[in-house]
Amino acid sequence: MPISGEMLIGATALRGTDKPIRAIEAATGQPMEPAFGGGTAADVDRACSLAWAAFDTYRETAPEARAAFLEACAQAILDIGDELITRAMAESGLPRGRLEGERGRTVGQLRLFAGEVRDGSYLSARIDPALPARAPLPRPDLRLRMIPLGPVAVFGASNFPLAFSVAGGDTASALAAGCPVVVKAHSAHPGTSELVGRAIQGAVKAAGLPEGVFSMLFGSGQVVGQGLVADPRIKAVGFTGSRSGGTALMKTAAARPEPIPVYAEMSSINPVFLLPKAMASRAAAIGKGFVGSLTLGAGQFCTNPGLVLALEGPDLDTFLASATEALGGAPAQTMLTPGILSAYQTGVSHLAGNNRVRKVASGQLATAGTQGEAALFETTAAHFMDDPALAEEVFGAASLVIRCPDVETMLRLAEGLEGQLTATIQMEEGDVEMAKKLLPVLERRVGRILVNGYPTGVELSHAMVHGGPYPSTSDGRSTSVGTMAITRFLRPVCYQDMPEALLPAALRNDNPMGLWRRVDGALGQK
Ligand SMILES: NC(=O)C1=CN([C@@H]2O[C@H](COP(=O)(O)OP(=O)(O)OC[C@H]3O[C@@H](n4cnc5c(N)ncnc54)[C@H](OP(=O)(O)O)[C@@H]3O)[C@@H](O)[C@H]2O)C=CC1
Ligand SMILES: O=C(O)CCC(=O)C(=O)O
Repeated sequence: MPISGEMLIGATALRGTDKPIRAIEAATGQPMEPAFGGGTAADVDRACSLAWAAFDTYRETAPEARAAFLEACAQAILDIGDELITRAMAESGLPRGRLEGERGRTVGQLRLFAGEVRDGSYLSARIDPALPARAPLPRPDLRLRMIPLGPVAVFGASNFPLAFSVAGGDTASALAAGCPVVVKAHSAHPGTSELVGRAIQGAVKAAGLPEGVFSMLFGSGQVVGQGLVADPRIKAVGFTGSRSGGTALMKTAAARPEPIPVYAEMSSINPVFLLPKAMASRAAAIGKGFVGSLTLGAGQFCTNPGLVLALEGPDLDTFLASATEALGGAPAQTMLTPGILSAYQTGVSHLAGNNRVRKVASGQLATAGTQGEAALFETTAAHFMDDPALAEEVFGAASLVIRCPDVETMLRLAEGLEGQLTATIQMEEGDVEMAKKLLPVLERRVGRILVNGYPTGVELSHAMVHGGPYPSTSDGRSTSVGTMAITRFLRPVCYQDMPEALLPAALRNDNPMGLWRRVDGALGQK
C-alpha cells in the first residue's frame, strides 16, 4: 500500500491538519514525498479517548489471545516486505544490513513478549491464605496480581527506526502488559512509521480487538508529544531521545493533577575501563575492537563508548596507535538527521577547540554534507575532573580517552560519573583485584556492566538491563529491553477476603491458568 501521509487513530486513517512534516532523505538532505499532516489537540484527544475505551477490554484479553496478537503484529511487519527496509534506509541513512537486523530484533521482541504473556509469571501472583485461628488477630485471605497501568504514550526514537520506534520495545512491552498504546511518531522517519503503524492497525482489526488498542500520531513534540503526556487518560510514557526532550516530558508528567511515570532513555557516555594486565596483553586488539563499536551506526547508539579510562604508559600508546589506524579506515557515515549531524559537529568542535584536549585521530573525511566523521580525543584525568562539559554525551562516533596517572584516580573518576546505561571493563585474570574495587562503584552508576566486550548491540533476553540511573534514564529501576521491561507498565493490586467468584483467574484456588504462584511465600505451580 502506498504511504499516504495519514495518521492512524483507532481503525481510521486521516490526514492531520496541523503543520505538515516531510521526511528528509538522510543521504541527500532532500525532502521526500509525501507530506504527513501534523496532529492537533483534537487528534490527541480522540486517540486517548479510544485508548481509554479499549483499556478494560484489552487488559482482560486471555493470555493466548494477547500473545497471538503480538505474534500477528510481528508477522504483519515482516509481511510489509522490502518496502519497509528501503523506506527506512532512505529516511535514516542506515545501511540495509543494519535495518534488516533491526527488523529481526523488532519481530523477535514482539515474539519474546508473546512468550512472556503465555508464561504469566509477570503477573507475580501471590496468595497468603487466611489464618482464621491466628492469635491475637486472624489473618485475612490476601491475593496479589499485577494489572496494567492504562494507556501508554510511546515516543519513537530517531536512531532505531524499527526496534525503538512504532512497534519497538516500549510498544511491545506495553501491549504485552495489557496497555493500549498511542505512538508519537518520530518526525525523522514518518514513512517507516506509517508502514509499521498500518501493520499494527491491521493486526488489531484481525484480532477483533477494540480499535483504540493502537493509534499513531504525526506532529510536533510541543503539540502532540506534550498533549499526550498531559492527557489524563495516558498513564505512563516510554521515550528514547535527548536529555532535554526526556526531562521536559518528566516535568509535564510530574505537574499533572495525577502524575504518571515517564520511562525516558536519554544520554549516556558508556565508560570503558582498560585495566593494566589486559592492556599489557592485548592493547592493540582492544583498540581495534573499540573503534568497531565506536563507529557502529555512525556512533548513533545510546550505548556508544564515548569515554575511555586507562593508565598512562606505553600500553595506552599502543592502544591509541591501533585505534588511530582503525579509525583511518573508517569511512564518514550518513547521519540520521541534519539536526543530529549539526549537534554532533558542534560537540566535536567543542572538544577540538578545548585547549586541554588533544585530537588523537579522525575517521575518513566526509564526501557529502550529510556525513559525520569519526573522531578520537584525549585529555588528562585532572582536566577531565575540572571540566564537567567533557563528560557530556556527543551523540555520534566521537570518544574521549582519559589518561589516568594511577588506579586510585581511575576509581575517583568512576565515582564522579553521572548515571550510565553501561560500563565496560577490559581485563585479564591479573586485573581481578582492581576490578573488585571498580565493581561496587559501577554497580551504583550503571545498568549493565560488561567484561571484555563492547557496549553497543543490546541482547534481547530475560536477564538484560537496558537502563540505568539518571540521566541515562529517568528511572533506573527498570529496563527498556528484555522481558523485565513489562514491569514498567504494571502495578500490584491486592484482593482481601475476595469471594472466589470475584477473583481474577490468576488468583483462583484451582489455578486455571497453571501459573507459578507464591502461596504462603513458597513458589510453586499450585
Ligand atoms: N541517548 C539516546 O538514546 C539518544 C539520544 N539522542 C539525542 O537527542 C538529539 C536529538 O535527537 P532526537 O531523536 O530528535 O531526540 P529529541 O529528544 O529531540 O526528540 C525525540 C522525540 O521527542 C519529541 N520531543 C523532543 N522534545 C520534546 C519536548 N520538549 N516536548 C515534547 N516532545 C518532545 C520529538 O518531537 P519533534 O522532534 O517531532 O518535535 C521527538 O518525537 C541527538 O542529537 C542526541 O543528542 C537521540 C536519540 C537517542
Ligand atoms: O546498543 C543497542 O543495541 C541499543 C542502543 C539503544 O538503545 C539506543 O541507541 O537507543
